[in-house]
Amino acid sequence: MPLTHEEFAGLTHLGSGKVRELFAVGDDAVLLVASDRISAFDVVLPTEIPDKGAVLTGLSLWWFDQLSDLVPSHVISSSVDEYPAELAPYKEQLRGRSMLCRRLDMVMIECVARGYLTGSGLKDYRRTGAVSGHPLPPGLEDGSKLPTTIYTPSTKAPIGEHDENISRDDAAGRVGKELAAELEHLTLQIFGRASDLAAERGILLADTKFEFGHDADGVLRLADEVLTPDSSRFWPADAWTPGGAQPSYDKQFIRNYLVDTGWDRNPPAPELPADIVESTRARYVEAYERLTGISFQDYLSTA
Ligand SMILES: Nc1ncnc(-c2cnn(Cc3cccc(F)c3)c2)c1Cl
Repeated sequence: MPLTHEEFAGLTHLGSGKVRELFAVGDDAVLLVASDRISAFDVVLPTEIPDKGAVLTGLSLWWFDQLSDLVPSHVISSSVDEYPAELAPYKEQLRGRSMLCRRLDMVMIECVARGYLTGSGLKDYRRTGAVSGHPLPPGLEDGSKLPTTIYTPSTKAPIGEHDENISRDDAAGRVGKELAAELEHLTLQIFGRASDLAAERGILLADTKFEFGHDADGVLRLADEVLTPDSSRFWPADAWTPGGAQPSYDKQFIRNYLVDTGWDRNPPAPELPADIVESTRARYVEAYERLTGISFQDYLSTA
């Protein structure tokens, strides 16, 4: 498997996500780079979606700004012309798809908020009638709206593995009661605002995952990517039908195509035809423009 960050060979690589790269910049900053890679059914596909990395970076930046009255973010800059000189050779490869961020002492808890029942939460519910210790009413189905948003922290699993849901008490045991309570409060507050805003624009935010960290002054900051279709489940509101898997706002064309090919779900996944690539790119651009009210071309021209 070729390294997915060869194009940034001179930079200090800290880590890779399925579709993202993390580099160190000096001692006090990191660079998050979002690729155009896309995964489906937990497999990274061989075909890229042009502009996906820029759309997801633009979305994170917009949400950080929208949420800045609730919590400070880790972002220093996203304008490549302001980046440190060592990044200059990579300027065009970074434009629009990268964020220079404060290097934080990351809290080792994935802060997950769920407004709808699906995924691992649905599995928990079917097994126990509850999700991460939150009792729920009987009769809920895949895609049901939850009576109230629930906070379901999890541990950060190594890449390629699924995070493990933990109880709120377990989270408190790991990071301390006070910080655990602050993470829960912030997660629910941010999710509430984001899901209301998205719903007004026809997108249901079913669930999302936040990461936080402390900066050198001990300030807790919202980190990583936020409220993107990769860190969250985005569903088109007009297609919402509890009782089965909901269509993904951004990945449904790809899922349907891959199912139609009869692919056995083992890597490598089939290449995507041009029409699926273009319709998926269009969905990403549409999600960006609907949520932010900013034209994607305008975002690119100011990156
Ligand atoms: N501001 C920060 N300071 C220190 N560490 C991180 C940090 C650690 N892990 N991750 C998630 C991740 C892993 C791989 C590639 C990615 F692009 C992102 C982000 C951050 Cl965001």
